[in-house]
Amino acid sequence: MSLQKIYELIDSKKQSYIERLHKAVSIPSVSADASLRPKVVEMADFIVSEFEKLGAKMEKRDIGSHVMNGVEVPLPPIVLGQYGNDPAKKTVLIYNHYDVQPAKKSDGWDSEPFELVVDEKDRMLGRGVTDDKGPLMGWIANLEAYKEAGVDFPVNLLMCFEGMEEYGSEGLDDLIVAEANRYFKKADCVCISDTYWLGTRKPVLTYGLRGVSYFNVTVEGPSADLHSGVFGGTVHEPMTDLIAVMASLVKPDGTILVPGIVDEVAPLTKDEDKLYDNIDYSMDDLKQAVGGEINVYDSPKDTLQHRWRYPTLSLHGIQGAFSESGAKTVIPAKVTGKFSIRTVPNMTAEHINKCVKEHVEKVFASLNSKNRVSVECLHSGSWWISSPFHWHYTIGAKAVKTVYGVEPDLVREGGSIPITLTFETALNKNVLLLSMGRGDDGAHSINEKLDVENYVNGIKLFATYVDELSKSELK
Ligand SMILES: NCC(=O)N[C@@H](Cc1c[nH]cn1)C(=O)O
Ligand SMILES: [Zn+2]
Ligand SMILES: [Zn+2]
Repeated sequence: MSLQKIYELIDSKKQSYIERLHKAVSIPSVSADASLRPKVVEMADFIVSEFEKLGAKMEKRDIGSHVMNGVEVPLPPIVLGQYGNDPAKKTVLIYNHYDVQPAKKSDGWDSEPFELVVDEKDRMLGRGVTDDKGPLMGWIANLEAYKEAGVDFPVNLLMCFEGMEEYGSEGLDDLIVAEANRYFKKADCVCISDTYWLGTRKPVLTYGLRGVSYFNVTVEGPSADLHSGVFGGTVHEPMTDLIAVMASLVKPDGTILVPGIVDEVAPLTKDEDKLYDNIDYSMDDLKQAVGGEINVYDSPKDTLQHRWRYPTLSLHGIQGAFSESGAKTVIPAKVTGKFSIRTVPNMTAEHINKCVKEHVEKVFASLNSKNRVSVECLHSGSWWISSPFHWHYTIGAKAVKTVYGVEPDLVREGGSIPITLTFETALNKNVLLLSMGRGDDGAHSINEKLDVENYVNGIKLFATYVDELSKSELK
């Protein structure tokens, strides 16, 4: 009965939840841009103030500074919070991130990325709406809904929100390990809402993530950019060398060419292969999500296995290269190629680093170039896999069934939330990944969106999840 009352309240407050998300989106908390670091801190303050209005005890933990493009920059704080401390209640630790990926209207957005708009299809558009400000605002709305409905919040809540997830979660590992037996001691389980449905129709519970190792390869030679008419063909050009190195990493069909990378990949067993037979996913879902028929594999099974359980290598960009419109005839003096490898069981960061370094140096040596090359791993986060048969997943599935009327699909995700494994190992507690958005939300892309329907149902899902958790025997 009380859940029904909360659902009705959530429906009636929809507009105010959109307005709160609007405020959050308008703060460009881009962790990868040092000049926007004050905005990331402003976003932390916004979260603290919203939770404090509801009576939560919040604090900001300073975790020092880091060096970005040669400059020392303060890291944004980790926001910790506590809502309720009743020994008779279960305690869940929730994690979200309040930083976002970079976005510019000129990237191809139809609207200003840092101004939320609701379109004619009732979709909210703006950077971070689905990754991860919508889910974070969803937790605020959940607390508020219980309070306004006059229903006692059924569990104690511990909170951990970071502002560096999109840049490798710098500084968070150490804090989690240090606080595992202090601030986080009472947590019975961990819930992370930073994943998406596989498609657009069916909710999911996610029990696996890939890891990520991100690399910079820099080639430099001349002391300054050169005129290609004067020096072209008479000097070794950094860009030509870099393109040769980048082209040696991966084939157009996605095959990784770095020797040794796949050596540690766990073999696919027959039982694991069977798990892919009944997943509700079609080639049309892929086509819709990417906006074109550009599939490498012809079956959903191969597509999902290469998204979830095989490593992939993606090329992201070249810093220092000419990239404006027009026709500048320049030979860039120093260029940095960026690529990342998504990792899977049982790959290790040490082995990947070694393979990449050896390969890049060997390829570069074969070019007989007089330029210089260097390879750097910017960050690496581990893959994570859990059991979808744990009691925590059972209550998650019950909550999904109550809100959506269907059993969730049990899925893995190709993306990474590096801190998931740290929570699991440091706290020795189960982690559930509870998704709010859909597979076509376009996280990290242009026109990132979150359907209003998913936002509202996501808030109901969080409300139902804490209710289920309060009734659980934790086994
Ligand atoms: N929603 C999770 C997510 O987007 N994670 C990022 C993490 C990351 C790692 N390096 C940069 N970002 C991802 O790309 O998977
Ligand atoms: Zn992201
Ligand atoms: Zn995210």
